[in-house]
Amino acid sequence: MTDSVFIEGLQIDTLIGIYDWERRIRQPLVFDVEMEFDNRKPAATDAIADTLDYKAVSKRLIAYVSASEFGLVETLAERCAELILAEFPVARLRLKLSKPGAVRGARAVGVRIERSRA
Ligand SMILES: Nc1nc2c(c(=O)[nH]1)N=C([C@H](O)[C@@H](O)CO)CN2
Repeated sequence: MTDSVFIEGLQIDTLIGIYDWERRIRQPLVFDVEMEFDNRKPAATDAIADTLDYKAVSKRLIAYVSASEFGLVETLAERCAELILAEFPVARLRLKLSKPGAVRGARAVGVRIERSRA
């Protein structure tokens, strides 16, 4: 990956988890996303229309994740990666999904994935 646009520490509350008690509550998840994007054009034009708009991507993730009800963080991470690749001009991305407080003694647990358009 060369140039990129990133979103770091995006916290979203949702229904996630495999245990019965987890199906009755909402828990915070934290997303770190790095998306490959050539930033030379927006740098030359200074126009938001030429960027990969990190606010637009964040809003889309918030809408999708808050309405989701998956069991595994793996499933949610995969769906989020698919969504970004399908809806934004991104050919390759890295996504880290953290579930803070899920394991006693650990600050966070979760998954990291790297995906590109087929
Ligand atoms: N690899 C994974 N391991 C576990 C997950 C998961 O989504 N992926 N989920 C759980 C439970 O939901 C846990 O977060 C509750 O504390 C356990 N292991």
